[in-house]
Amino acid sequence: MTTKQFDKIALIGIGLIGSSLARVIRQKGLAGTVAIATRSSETLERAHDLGLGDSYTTSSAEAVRDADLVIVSVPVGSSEKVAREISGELKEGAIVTDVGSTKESVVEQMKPYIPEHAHFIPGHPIAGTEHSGPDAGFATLFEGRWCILTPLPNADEEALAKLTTFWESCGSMVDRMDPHRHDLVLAIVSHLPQIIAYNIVGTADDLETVTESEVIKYSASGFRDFTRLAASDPTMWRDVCLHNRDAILEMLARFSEDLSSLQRAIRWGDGDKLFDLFSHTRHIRKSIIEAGQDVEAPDFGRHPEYTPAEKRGG
Ligand SMILES: NC(=O)C1=CN([C@@H]2O[C@H](COP(=O)(O)OP(=O)(O)OC[C@H]3O[C@@H](n4cnc5c(N)ncnc54)[C@H](O)[C@@H]3O)[C@@H](O)[C@H]2O)C=CC1
Ligand SMILES: O=C(O)C(=O)Cc1ccc(O)cc1
Repeated sequence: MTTKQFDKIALIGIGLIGSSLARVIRQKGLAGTVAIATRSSETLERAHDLGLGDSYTTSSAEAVRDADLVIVSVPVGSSEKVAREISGELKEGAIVTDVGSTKESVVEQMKPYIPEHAHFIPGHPIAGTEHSGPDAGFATLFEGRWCILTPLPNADEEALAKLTTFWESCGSMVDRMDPHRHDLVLAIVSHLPQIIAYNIVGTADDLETVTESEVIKYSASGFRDFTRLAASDPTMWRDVCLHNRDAILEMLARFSEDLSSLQRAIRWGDGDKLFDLFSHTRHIRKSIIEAGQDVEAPDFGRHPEYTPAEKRGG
């Protein structure tokens, strides 16, 4: 059971994440009214047809007027533009947050435009799928998933507590982290796997002897998992790569070194080395599962609202 937490919530961007928020806010009655703003009128019309909010506009400034909570859910490269647009319209005490996959860059882009009288608390729900747009969202997306808040020094504790309660009501577990640390951690656990997926699917496609039909016909679950990730939104991931550049390059360098070492072990028939590494990594997964962490990333098979790409014909 949950109750109203904010009189008015403004959602800027109504794609996978924004529309999932709209659905859970409505389902749990977390807001008096929900104002929706997005850039394109087609997306706005679709959000209207889906009944995701109470008011609809292509003007972010208009949507945030009188809002107690503003959630920016746009590709990270558009953060500054949105912050500029809403800057002059934020009411006294408004909480402004975001859901972007990178945090240092979002802070740099948005902080200068959020007035002193509002509370800026960046955030990142570690929950998503390969789909995008307002049709892709679902109310249970955040259930049992972490949401990382990266408050700035001297953040208002009351605002932080309110935002924490909000995410908990959406079903998430909330953690706090420094933006720099967030970007390093996410570079290895999220951004690198995504880049590897883009790369391996591209490599398979480039091989002349492996035609597309053979790739599909013989793809085992490992390759299929990569194709799922590689089907993700190109704008979103272009922006992640450009806006977490240093951490991603650092992790890619380490990854390449380790890959070279693995390559050498295979070349020289070093079975012991291979066996040791594979045993170690198997142990890591076992211990994560024993610690009660769901490492199926993300296992939406258990969500009745989620339709896998294969079934959608996607
Ligand atoms: N897709 C995923 O699995 C996850 C994404 N994120 C982050 O959430 C954010 C949103 O991602 P999705 O919802 O997946 O993307 P999406 O592509 O489904 O939706 C993005 C929305 O932003 C709108 N938009 C773009 N530029 C805008 C602007 N300048 N002003 C107003 N609206 C604008 C688009 O019209 C669209 O409605 C991104 O920053 C992404 O890094 C975070 C966790 C998971
Ligand atoms: O679809 C997947 O496997 C994801 O990992 C979703 C995802 C994408 C980006 C994020 O910042 C957080 C979660």
